[in-house]
Amino acid sequence: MYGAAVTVRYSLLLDQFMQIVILKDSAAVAAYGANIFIKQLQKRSHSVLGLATGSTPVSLYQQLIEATKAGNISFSNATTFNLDEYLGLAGTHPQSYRYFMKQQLFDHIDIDQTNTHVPPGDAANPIAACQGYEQQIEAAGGIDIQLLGIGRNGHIGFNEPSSGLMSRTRVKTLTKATIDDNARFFEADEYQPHLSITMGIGTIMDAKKVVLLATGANKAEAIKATVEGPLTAACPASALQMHKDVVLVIDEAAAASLSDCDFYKHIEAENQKLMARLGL
Ligand SMILES: N[C@@H]1[C@@H](O)[C@H](O)[C@@H](COP(=O)(O)O)O[C@@H]1O
Repeated sequence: MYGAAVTVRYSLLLDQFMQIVILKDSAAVAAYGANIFIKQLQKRSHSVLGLATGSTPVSLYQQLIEATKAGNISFSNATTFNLDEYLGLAGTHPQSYRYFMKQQLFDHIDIDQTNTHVPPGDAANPIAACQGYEQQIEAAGGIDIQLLGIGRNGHIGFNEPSSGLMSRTRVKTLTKATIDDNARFFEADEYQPHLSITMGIGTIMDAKKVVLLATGANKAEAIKATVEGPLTAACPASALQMHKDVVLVIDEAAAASLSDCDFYKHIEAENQKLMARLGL
């Protein structure tokens, strides 16, 4: 159906489409995503990596740990910035995202933990802390690759629907849907914060490359809105349609609501052929 058209073959590299990679399952998604980060660190050991929490990136982190232990990559020169943190939780709190990152990645790799940054949930002045976080990112030279998950309502980081599409790091109120989704990480009688500090959508858009992972049927509507919906603050991830270098790595279940899956798969297959031919 798409066979002959040279314009289609070169479409991705020339027109900088949102790259959509649809894979069989969550294991394939994690492996594909991990490979992007492994290549980045091999190319540039001083990379500045934007990291994410949630359940989706956990197996990607596992693969980065394995690659470090195998000596294939090193984080010794790397710097990291996490997307977000619960406001009111210190980094030592077991439900904080700093704690999560230590458990899932930082404590198992050769990174200098003074080069890992997570917004300070216990800051005495959160507004000043948000400005400080932006300044730290800038001082590090900006983020080379930003990893993202996505919420069921299309949020990225903690940029909930109605977030400004140009927003910077700031305090955000969480929606009931996000509080309910994340309740699974908290004990029944445990305090669950309703506020966060999150990089803004503008902050995320400044990353040189963005890699968004999504798996499972409960992400299908958010992925449809991200890819095929209008550019709207009602789906914060739709802002990625404006990014110059973004790849969505999703499994079949998360892709299930897309109306043009075959076309996206075709573009990706052609893109892979082109990259192989160019030795990229
Ligand atoms: N702030 C995080 C997001 O960064 C993450 O993308 C989302 C989805 O999490 P999961 O991957 O567990 O579905 O959860 C939280 O709200």
